[in-house]
Amino acid sequence: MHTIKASGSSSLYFKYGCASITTVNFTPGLAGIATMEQLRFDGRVAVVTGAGGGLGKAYALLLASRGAKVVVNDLGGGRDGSGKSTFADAVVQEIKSKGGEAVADYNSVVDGEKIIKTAIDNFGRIDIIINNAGILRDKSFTKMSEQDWDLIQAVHLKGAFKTTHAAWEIFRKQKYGRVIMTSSNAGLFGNFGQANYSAAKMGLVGLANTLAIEGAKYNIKVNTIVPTAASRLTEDILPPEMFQAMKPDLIAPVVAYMAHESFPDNGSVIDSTLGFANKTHLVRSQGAVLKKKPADLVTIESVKEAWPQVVNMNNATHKEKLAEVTVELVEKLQEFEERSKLDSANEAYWSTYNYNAKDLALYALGSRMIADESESVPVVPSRCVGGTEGFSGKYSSCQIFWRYLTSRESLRITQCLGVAEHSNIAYILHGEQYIEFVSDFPGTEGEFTIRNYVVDILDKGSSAVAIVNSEIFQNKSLVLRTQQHIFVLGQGGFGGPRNSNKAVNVAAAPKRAPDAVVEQKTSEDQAALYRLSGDLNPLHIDPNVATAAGHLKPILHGLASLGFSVRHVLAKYGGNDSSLVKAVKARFAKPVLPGQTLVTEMWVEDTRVHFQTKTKETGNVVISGAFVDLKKVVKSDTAASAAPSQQSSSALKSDGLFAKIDEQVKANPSLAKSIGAVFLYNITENGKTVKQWTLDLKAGLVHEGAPKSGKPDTTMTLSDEDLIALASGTLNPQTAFLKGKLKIAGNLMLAQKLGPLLKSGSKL
Ligand SMILES: CCCCCCC[C@@H](O)CC(=O)SCCNC(=O)CCNC(=O)[C@H](O)C(C)(C)COP(=O)(O)OP(=O)(O)OC[C@H]1O[C@@H](n2cnc3c(N)ncnc32)[C@H](O)[C@@H]1OP(=O)(O)O
Repeated sequence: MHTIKASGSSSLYFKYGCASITTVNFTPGLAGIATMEQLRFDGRVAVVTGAGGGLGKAYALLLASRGAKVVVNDLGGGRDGSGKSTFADAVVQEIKSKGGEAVADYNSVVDGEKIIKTAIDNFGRIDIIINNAGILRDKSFTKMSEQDWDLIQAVHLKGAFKTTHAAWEIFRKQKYGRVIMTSSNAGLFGNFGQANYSAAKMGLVGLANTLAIEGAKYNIKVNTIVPTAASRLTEDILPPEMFQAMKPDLIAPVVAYMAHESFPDNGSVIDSTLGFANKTHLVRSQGAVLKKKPADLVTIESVKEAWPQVVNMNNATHKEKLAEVTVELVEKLQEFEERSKLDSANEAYWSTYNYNAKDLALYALGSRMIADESESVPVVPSRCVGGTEGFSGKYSSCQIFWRYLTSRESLRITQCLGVAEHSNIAYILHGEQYIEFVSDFPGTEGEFTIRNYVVDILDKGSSAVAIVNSEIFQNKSLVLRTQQHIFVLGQGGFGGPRNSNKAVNVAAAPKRAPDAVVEQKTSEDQAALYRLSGDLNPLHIDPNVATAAGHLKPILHGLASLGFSVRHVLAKYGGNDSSLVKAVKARFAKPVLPGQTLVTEMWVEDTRVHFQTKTKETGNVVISGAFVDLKKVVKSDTAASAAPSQQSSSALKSDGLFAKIDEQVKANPSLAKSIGAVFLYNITENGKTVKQWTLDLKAGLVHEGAPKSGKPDTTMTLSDEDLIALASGTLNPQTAFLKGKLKIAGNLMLAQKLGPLLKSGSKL
């Protein structure tokens, strides 16, 4: 090793860093502020084949300038190998004129042993072989003769074999050797008119792969360069400007480094041109078992069915060794057998899903964990996108199932339910969702393996409900259980069971005013953003599909709305810490339109936070019977500042009142019956109806929304403050009516009769 000691100021050091190291003037021995190590080849002997010009010449000159003794091999002649020349002598002269050592060699590479002999005879050893010699015989395959084929194989493939083989035993004995094969992008990618050359060039990669393995324990490293340079081979092929720029000198340092004793790689394929280098390697898809059960036969049809997964390169991996390929295959087949045993009672479908930070960020964006598309850092809670505790991390695992559902399983479910065509997907609604976190997810990226199976298909009269369970594994341990209720409109009436004991049930919220309320507006593009997480159901994006299914416009994904609400719960009672979530359950009671404001009402009971979500614009309950089970409750008043804004509307106060009225109606059925009328309350805010309540005293029912059957006997329009005042007796209905505060359509007397009932139910 030769060391350059640089001295002087730091700016001098910087200058060295920029300058070509071979032209730097230095003062050996001076105390320096930095030490730069020059990569040297002193004592090494290198053979460079095809070194009379172009790349080979550049390699030879550079190695010699760094102390190597070089055998400059060149058969000479044109690029098709014809003719003779003295190019090698000229290169040797140039090396010698600069004080280096070199010898010319005019043997053909197919007599590689003679070239190695030149090295031994002249310099007594051999350390480096750069198999660079090559010729072209380009012809379209149809015109290619056997001679064209053989000649190219002989020079490139056999030549590299012969030359390397002749030195191999020496390398083994001295426990040192560096071999560079020269491949080509024509081999890696194919190129019209170069079938012979492409085959030889890819053959060299294979040769290098095996020699890298065989030589490893003798410190013999075999790597491959894929150069694209201006040379005799390319001079009338490349455009002149590019030919000028593609100087072999820009590639020579890459190859010289690959030939150096400090080069770390073995078996690498390095592409270089124009002062740029990169590595190429093969990757393999995750592949697929070509049958469903171990006992099944592999048929052409089963191959066809599995094909999309066979060629899906999304999670493709590189294997360093053949053994890794075998191990992976054996593991996959064993896993298939194990799953089959597990699934013998239950027809389950397995899938894998890889997620990374980008997926989490997309989920966060789709469920407005990030306040604005332009923000790269999520506002609430900030660690969601990055950390192991991230709720988005946990939650996006549901997307695994979703993504899966939109392909193979959805087909199966739709078939199960008798939905003939996939285009009917608009009639398939997300009915309910249960998520149970069994353990924390590690990190922001990973792979999940998911077992999905249909547990029941219910007949709800006009509609059907499929209940689908999923178990999600990471590194073979269960991290998550989910259950989906998939509501299929118009597919009931097939005589199936109405209920299932395998369903995780929703839970009614306590009948009191909510303990906390948080509201947040969704954006007009909420569904468009959310679908980027993988649920590409056109119902959420295509107005034609949405209106055909009876919606005003594309509706929001159920899981997007749920994402908002669970985050509201976490903001209020989970300290914004998603790792506190044990389980989530929700029913999607009504569709949400993107742009609507979600209002989440919460009730805390021990470590369970019940919640329901309404849309502010309509007052409709869109998520009902929902709850989040927490490991512990962390009350946070400040969380709302980071989370969506606190509910400002007074309209929600009426909920508590009607819950009380409901209690009263049930406690006083005879009083309710004696009034015997149906009252509709339009609760207004700034003159706009934000909510409706029905007091159906005929049926003894109090519920949100318009009367379920028939017309109301009396409709009252009032703000909820007025309603509360009315109920608490501080506002007389008749006076209110006369003062124009209370608008009543229908029977005023009947409305007045409500007084006692409202009063008795007014203790909020
Ligand atoms: C194959 C691939 C799968 C793909 C999955 C979907 C992919 C996603 O992209 C889809 C979505 O995200 S859709 C968006 C989110 N979901 C929604 O908007 C649905 C909103 N809900 C509704 O419209 C009604 O509740 C509605 C229409 C669902 C039901 O209303 P009604 O028909 O009026 O029902 P009702 O008369 O009240 O009750 C009938 C019986 O059904 C049960 N039920 C009601 N709502 C349910 C729901 N949401 N989930 C499950 N069951 C539900 C009732 O309990 C009743 O049964 P029973 O009489 O036995 O008690």
